Amino acid sequence: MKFVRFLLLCFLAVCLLCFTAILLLPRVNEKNIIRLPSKAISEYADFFAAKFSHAYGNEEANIKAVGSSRKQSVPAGLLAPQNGELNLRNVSNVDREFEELLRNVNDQDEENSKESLEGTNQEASTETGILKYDELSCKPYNHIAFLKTHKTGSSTLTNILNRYADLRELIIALPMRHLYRFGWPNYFHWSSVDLWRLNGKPASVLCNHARYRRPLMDVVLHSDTKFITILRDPVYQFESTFNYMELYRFLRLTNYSNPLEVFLTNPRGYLRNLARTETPFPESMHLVRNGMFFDLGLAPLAQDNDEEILNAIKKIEHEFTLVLMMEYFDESLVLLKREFCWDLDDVIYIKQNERKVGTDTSKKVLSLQLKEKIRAWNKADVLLYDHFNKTFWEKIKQHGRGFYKDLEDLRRKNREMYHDCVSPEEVTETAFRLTGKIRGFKLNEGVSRFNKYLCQKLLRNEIDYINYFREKLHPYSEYQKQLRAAGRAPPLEQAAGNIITNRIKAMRVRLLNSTGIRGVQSQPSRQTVQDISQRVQSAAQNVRVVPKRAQVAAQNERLQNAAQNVRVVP
Ligand SMILES: Nc1ncnc2c1ncn2[C@@H]1O[C@H](COP(=O)(O)OS(=O)(=O)O)[C@@H](OP(=O)(O)O)[C@H]1O
Repeated sequence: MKFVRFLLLCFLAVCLLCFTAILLLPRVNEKNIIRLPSKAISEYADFFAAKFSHAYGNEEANIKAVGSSRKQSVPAGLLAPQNGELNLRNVSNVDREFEELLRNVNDQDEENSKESLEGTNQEASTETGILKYDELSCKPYNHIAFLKTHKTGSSTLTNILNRYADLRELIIALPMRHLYRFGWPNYFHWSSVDLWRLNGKPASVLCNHARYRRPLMDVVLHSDTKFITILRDPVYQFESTFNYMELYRFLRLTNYSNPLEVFLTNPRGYLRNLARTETPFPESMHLVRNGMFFDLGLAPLAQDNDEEILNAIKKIEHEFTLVLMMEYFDESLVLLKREFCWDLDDVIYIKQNERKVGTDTSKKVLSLQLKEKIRAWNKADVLLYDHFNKTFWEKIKQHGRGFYKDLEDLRRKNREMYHDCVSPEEVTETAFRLTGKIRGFKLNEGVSRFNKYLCQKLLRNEIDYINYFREKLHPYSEYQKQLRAAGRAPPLEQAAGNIITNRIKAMRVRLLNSTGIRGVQSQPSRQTVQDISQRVQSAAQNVRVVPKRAQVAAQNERLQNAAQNVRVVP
């Protein structure tokens, strides 16, 4: 009896529990304490079952399932379940959900990257006319000449090119003897190049200051050399030149608090004064107007002639593969990397030649009015810069989104290298023996062993690099001997194989031919030039003598005849 009562109590307790559960569960569900996505769970179960069945041989079902997830075009009806088969309709639904989810994420990524693109550069937002760029299959291009303009970030770029030549054992053109420029401010001439270190072969890289004159540069370079240069907003390029090069000293404006402003009140007047008092004209004063165009070869007299300026711009566009922009230095380097199929590591850099703050020559704040005056005074450079600023963004547009991935990677690598290479200790330097103070760098004592070698090269300035190359490229240096022994450097020059001497001879012959002397191409020997100049002289004499003699003889004859006639007639 007791046992029956116990059973009854248990039954009542279970009923009470069930009743409470029935009452409470919907409330729990409502409060989202427990979610029971039964439909989703069953769909996932089907989906995994499909995968599972594939792993054990249901190939066809899986192909359909995968097909449904990859190709949206497969109609859902095709995946309807057959008797006894897995519920593939559900599988495809789930796949579609995944796909949908992925698409949303991708779309969102694209939206985000679009936004960031628009943020950085409005012009690069369309995808039309994208260049094909395949980093893995393209071949690095090793023949490059950099026309190094002044105060444009060009020393940083020169470090990149020096490093490229250095690490790949490329031959680089060096200025003659103890010099650091190729005869600048004169136009480039091959005689300003250290031909001995070129060992008769054209240089692969040229990257120190020079004034552009293409035909004479071609004498020392490979015929397929690509030329590049860099420009900077003329307002800041001029400010940097004027202060860093201390042009105000030559102009005797040191007593003024803002010499640049004073100079621009009457620039021609100040220059006339200078021309009267200073002989010879100080070298750096060649940059006092349109400095970038001066480096790019435009004659100062042409700087006021719009037609000549536009023609010169067209010529540069035609002859240069890339015109980089200092304000977009990183973008410029990514363009360089892609155009020449280089590695991203080739274009990492540490900013060189930056003026120190708090010195006489440091950056000055410019009023709007002064900026306008600088623009007006450097009109040719403004036209040059504006033109190439446009074409620059057009080039970037052709590279599509991959460009911005490279840009991000470059910036990240630059930060990493700076952190590892550079000592926090402040260093001040002077370049080109000028008094202007620039920021220098000291190798970080704690640099990683892995990066040390590269860091040393990254921090080497232009002058140190030239001195280093002078030793490295000395034909009889131990280094060159070893390179030659390993077949990694050309054998020592043989007279017949001296490409540069032959080019110079041919050029001279062409020059003399253009003066009208014929028949000299067949003998381009050492004697040629002397022979030709002698012939030119004697030809010139003959031109004067022969007609005279003929005239005298003819006159004599006439006189004699006349005399005879005179005698005969009486
Ligand atoms: N990467 C990068 N980005 C932006 N700016 C840079 C960069 N590298 C150099 N610079 C600035 O370029 C100026 C020095 O130019 P150069 O190296 O051409 O000078 S020089 O002609 O060789 O003396 C100098 O400008 P100023 O400081 O205004 O004089 C440098 O600060």
